[in-house]
Amino acid sequence: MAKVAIIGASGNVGRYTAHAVSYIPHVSELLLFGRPGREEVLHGLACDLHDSFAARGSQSDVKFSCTPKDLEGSDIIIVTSGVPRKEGQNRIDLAHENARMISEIAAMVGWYAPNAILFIVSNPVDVMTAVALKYSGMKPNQVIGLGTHLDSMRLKWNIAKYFDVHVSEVHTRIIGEHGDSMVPLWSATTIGGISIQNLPKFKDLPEEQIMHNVMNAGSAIIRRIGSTIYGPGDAIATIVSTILGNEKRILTVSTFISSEIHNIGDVCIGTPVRLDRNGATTLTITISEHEVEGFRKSVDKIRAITQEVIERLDESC
Ligand SMILES: NC(=O)c1ccc[n+]([C@@H]2O[C@H](COP(=O)([O-])OP(=O)(O)OC[C@H]3O[C@@H](n4cnc5c(N)ncnc54)[C@H](O)[C@@H]3O)[C@@H](O)[C@H]2O)c1
Ligand SMILES: O=C(O)C[C@H](O)C(=O)O
Repeated sequence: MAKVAIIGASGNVGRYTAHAVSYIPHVSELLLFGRPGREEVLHGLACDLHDSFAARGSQSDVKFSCTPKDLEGSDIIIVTSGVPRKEGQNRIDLAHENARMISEIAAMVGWYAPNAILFIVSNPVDVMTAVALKYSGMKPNQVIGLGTHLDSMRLKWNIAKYFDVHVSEVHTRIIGEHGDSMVPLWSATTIGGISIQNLPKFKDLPEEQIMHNVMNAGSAIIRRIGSTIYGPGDAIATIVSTILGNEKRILTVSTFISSEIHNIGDVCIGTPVRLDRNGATTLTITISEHEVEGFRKSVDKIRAITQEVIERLDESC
């Protein structure tokens, strides 16, 4: 049985994530964590979740805390603290502001729960994953970010709609930045195990329109309701469940790569990894020439921003 902590639990994503994660059978203890001053809100959320457990007949326990020592013994720590983007903003615009917060949270986690898996959601998620890796002092397999997992699910759904098949028949993924330079892997997309290029409807597939929908899904939701909530929460819960269940599924999360994809690396970015109780193991893969070109650009962009953010953090320490 496992203890899962959510730092930033009082926010939109944090609170729905708590609910989604509470359905995972391996989770015996859920800790809602926040900064000092958030006790009342966290207490209220914990009481509400207790009622949810009662309604479901669940035996799980939910606690709340603003005291770092209470993170001890956590198996997974999910971080949803941070400023979300507003309409018209890019995720990268949040980098410097959120990096300070994530560096402090990562140092706290590295101290109190050095054996946990540290799972970053805060944006820009690839840069924040690198900040968390550096300031936690934890090993690369222990630090992951939501990466392009949610984007990959958005693409999968769009493809299933176009081909009119059950969503579970579609296997696809997007790698690279969780942002404008993301790269869809059409070369690794199959329906019912058949390469998408071998299906007659592929010739009319509106690839550009689909990728436009996927890339703008977050901003379209933010414009209408202020933030994305259920999509990220359920995507986070899938990853937590995969890790706690030691399932060894291949999901596309942000993790440190050195040179696994066509010798491109030295960055935290969305790539296919095998997830189990030890965290992430990056896969070495081959992709098409066109995809390599896009991935290289995405990596160069994220590496440059990461370096700038970490240099500024180091200067101010
Ligand atoms: N990677 C993804 O796919 C994805 C999806 C959704 C949201 N996000 C990101 O998650 C973050 C949270 O989004 P949200 O909609 O829940 O925002 P929110 O404003 O509803 O919640 C933010 C949370 O961060 C906490 N917080 C704010 N400032 C803090 C500080 N200085 N120290 C510690 N905690 C602080 C708040 O108390 C709150 O719990 C944002 O950065 C957003 O962009 C990422
Ligand atoms: O788009 C955002 O800013 C939130 C999140 O990254 C998302 O893709 O839903």
